[in-house]
Amino acid sequence: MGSRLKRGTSPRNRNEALESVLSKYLEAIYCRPDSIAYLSDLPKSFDAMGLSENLLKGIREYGFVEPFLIQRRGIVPFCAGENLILESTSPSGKTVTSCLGILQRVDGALVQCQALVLVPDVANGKKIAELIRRLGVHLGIEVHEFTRETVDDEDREVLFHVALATPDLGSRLFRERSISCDSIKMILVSKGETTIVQYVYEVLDIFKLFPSDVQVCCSILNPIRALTLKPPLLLLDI
Ligand SMILES: Nc1ncnc2c1ncn2[C@@H]1O[C@H](COP(=O)(O)OP(=O)(O)OP(=O)(O)O)[C@@H](O)[C@H]1O
Repeated sequence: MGSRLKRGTSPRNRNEALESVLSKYLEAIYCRPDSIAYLSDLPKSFDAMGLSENLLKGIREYGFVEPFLIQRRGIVPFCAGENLILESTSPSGKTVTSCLGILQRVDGALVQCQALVLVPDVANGKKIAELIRRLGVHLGIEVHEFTRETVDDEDREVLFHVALATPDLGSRLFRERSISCDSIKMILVSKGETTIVQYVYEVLDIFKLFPSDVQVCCSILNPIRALTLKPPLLLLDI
């Protein structure tokens, strides 16, 4: 793992430091560039993606008829455990891509936190939590948003498969063992907005708590793409 960034350095130096950390970190994650499918090979419908019947039912009830292009490109590799960076103009279906991937990969019978969704703010977390709940309505998958600075009894009692938190709060919850990392097999990084460098910094702190084979899906592409010297992850650029 690369060296840590120093807080308080100037933005230019911070960007350079971030570039060095990210390129080292991302190189440590496997890459399957050969799995990028050409447009003609892409599934044309949600039904052709190998998703479970109960998930397909949730997709239909939500009102989605056909997948957007980024979903045609991204959902199958996500379900195969690939690391993904989703890049596109907004809004184009990135969040739905990763939420469907999470819902397909989470094992509903194992009531432990299996997916972590990092969000830039509480409002974004609520939106994504609601999306996962609605799409996964027939899967019995529990979603919990951590929004408080300290975990209270309500948080301790609840059992969930998917956790959402801002990275700074998430980091503290893991270090305090309020959430266990043990069963988490995927991390979704929802895109940040204005505080992007700080957000990426905080996301990297979380990554360091996990083994390098945890699946990562990011939709915060601009900084990562610019900073990644070699694209080591499957890059979905629509
Ligand atoms: N296949 C689909 N069919 C119809 N509507 C869809 C489909 N996929 C996503 N949408 C809708 O399009 C909008 C954008 O989707 P989503 O939030 O996944 O995009 P995004 O690229 O993550 O957007 P942003 O970058 O603004 O967060 C949402 O209202 C979502 O419900």
